[in-house]
Amino acid sequence: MLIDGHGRTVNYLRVSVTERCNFRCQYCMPEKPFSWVPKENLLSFEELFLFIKVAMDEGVDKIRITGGEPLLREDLDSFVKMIHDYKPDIDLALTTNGYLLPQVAQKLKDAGLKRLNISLDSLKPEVAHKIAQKDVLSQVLKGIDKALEVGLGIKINMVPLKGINDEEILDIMEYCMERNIKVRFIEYMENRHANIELRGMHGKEILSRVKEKYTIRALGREGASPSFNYIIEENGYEFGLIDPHKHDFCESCNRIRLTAEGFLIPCLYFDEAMSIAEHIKKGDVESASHVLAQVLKDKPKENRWSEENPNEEDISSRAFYETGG
Ligand SMILES: Nc1nc2c(ncn2[C@@H]2O[C@H](COP(=O)(O)OP(=O)(O)OP(=O)(O)O)[C@@H](O)[C@H]2O)c(=O)[nH]1
Ligand SMILES: C[S@@+](CC[C@H](N)C(=O)[O-])C[C@H]1O[C@@H](n2cnc3c(N)ncnc32)[C@H](O)[C@@H]1O
Ligand code: SF4
Ligand code: SF4
Repeated sequence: MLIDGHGRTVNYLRVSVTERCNFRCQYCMPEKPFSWVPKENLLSFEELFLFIKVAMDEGVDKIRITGGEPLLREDLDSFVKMIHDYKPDIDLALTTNGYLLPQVAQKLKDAGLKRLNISLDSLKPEVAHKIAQKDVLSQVLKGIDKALEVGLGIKINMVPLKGINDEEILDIMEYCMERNIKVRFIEYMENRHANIELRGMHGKEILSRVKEKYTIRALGREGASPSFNYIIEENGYEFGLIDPHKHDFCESCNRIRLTAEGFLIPCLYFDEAMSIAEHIKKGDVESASHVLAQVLKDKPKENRWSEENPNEEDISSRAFYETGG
């Protein structure tokens, strides 16, 4: 079992398979980074899997593939299959912007993927375009339909932004309600890579928008998930709120992150990371395990996103597209 320096059990590994993306979401990667990680520095699926096996043997039973945009990595289904075949019962999920799903959803399902979390910030083509800086909506909606058709479990993630998509909270919720999909509203997490003009909505403001039309009741957190769940009294629909500006979900943090370059990242907020790339490239899993032990020992207690108006020092310098969120 993997236990961190604060006594928390770590059973969730988020694996970012690429930092590249076909969108330029203003809250994540508004411009192409000055330089991409050169392709030769990326770990192959076989190399990533060497480490993943160690983690699974130590008790990791939930793996999420993410990015950048994970569907940009060629033959992703072969990677899904490696993980699935090693432990078919594992909670194996992927987070995507959905754009390439029409082409790959069936292959991913056949390879053993169970669940997808898809980002959907607007149902208006021009607003979706403004956020992603590309005309994406119709393709993303086709992707959601395809994923439903092939029988993958789906959740939708929306980041409400003041003056941009904040009027669409109920529309997105009702789109999900009609399809029996859970939506999670995510507080915008301030970071230095985002467009500095963005202002996120506080969890309370998001809930007020829902309360304009529905009566809601708090259900609580689902295990170690960052999502706090609510139920709509009128029809029993459940949705979630991811509110990192409160730090209570850090108390039960159960996750670490592995990047495509082989960095182990102990916390989404902080820059600290340790590389296992050299060890993994030599097939030295024992040394990689030592690095993992060190990362767990040093895992921070909580993030520093502030509940008040963010000061300079409350803004994370870690890029979401590198860590995979
Ligand atoms: N602050 C913080 N945010 C997180 C963490 N993990 C995920 N998130 C954010 O929560 C949002 C949703 O993450 P997902 O990739 O859908 O994964 P998840 O919430 O773990 O998914 P489930 O397994 O379906 O609960 C993203 O915006 C993430 O950045 C975390 O450890 N800390
Ligand atoms: C970094 S993306 C990677 C996977 C995929 N490209 C996608 O967009 O779903 C993972 C999640 O992080 C969220 N995210 C990115 N930047 C964020 C920010 N600054 N604040 C809150 N959530 C953010 C996205 O909305 C997405 O749900
Ligand atoms: S949130 Fe996802 S889709 Fe948007 S730029 Fe970041 S990695 Fe790409
Ligand atoms: S912000 Fe850091 S400590 Fe908190 S839940 Fe996320 S990874 Fe864990």
